[in-house]
Amino acid sequence: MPDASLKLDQVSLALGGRRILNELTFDAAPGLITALLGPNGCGKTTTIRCCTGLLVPDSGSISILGFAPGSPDAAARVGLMPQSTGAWSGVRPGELLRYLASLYSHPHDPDALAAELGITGFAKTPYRRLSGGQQQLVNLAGAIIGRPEFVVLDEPTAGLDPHVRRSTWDLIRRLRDAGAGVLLTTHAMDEAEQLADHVWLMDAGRIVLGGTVAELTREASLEEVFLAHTKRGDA
Ligand SMILES: Nc1ncnc2c1ncn2[C@@H]1O[C@H](COP(=O)(O)OP(=O)(O)OP(=O)(O)O)[C@@H](O)[C@H]1O
Repeated sequence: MPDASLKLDQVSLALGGRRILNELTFDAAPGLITALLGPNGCGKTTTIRCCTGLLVPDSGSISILGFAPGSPDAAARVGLMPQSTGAWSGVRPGELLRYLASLYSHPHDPDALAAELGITGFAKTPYRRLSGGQQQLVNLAGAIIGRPEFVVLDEPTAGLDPHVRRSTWDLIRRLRDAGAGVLLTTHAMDEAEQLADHVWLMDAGRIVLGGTVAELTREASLEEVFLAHTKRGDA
């Protein structure tokens, strides 16, 4: 396996007096799609926030493309698709993508990317008036417009119809095939099976299992493996 693009070592973090990440250790390689799976509330989004510098762990270390999360060197090379982005409410997707493109040295052409992702038809509609799925596509475009070397996608296809979901899968595979590392979270086991080169299963802030889909599903489906190794988020 190539050297890791993303490395978390013994990362712990408490929020609101509760330990959310508990000596979390895993990695993700360039040119591979890595899926982080786990029950609601197990800490996936918190992990992503730590990997992109939005939260700082209490202990442990994280390196992304050899840089500290959130540092200027990392920010220029890492794309993030968050679950929701309230901050963009009045902005029109076309303007947003042109603005984001202006922040990078070799961005995708905003109009071409909008056309590829099926955004052109609503490029002039304020973000807050878009449907949930349309907002997802704009979030995805924002994550990749700067041609990132590593992309972090938090539930990239949640709420997307099967057509758009399939084309999003194709896009994610193309990012991988172009050499980018991809870390994504999903609750859709079929998505992890279809897309992921490597799966990490997380429960209560720590990794409980990892491997390729083939390795994890030798004796049971991925969903059965998930159910056997994790507890309900509210349990
Ligand atoms: N700012 C915060 N203060 C206190 N607790 C928080 C904060 N942010 C998140 N949490 C808690 O941390 C836990 C993990 O949340 P997180 O969003 O990382 O879970 P998740 O695995 O992404 O869940 P889901 O699959 O439902 O999106 C939850 O119990 C959540 O309530």
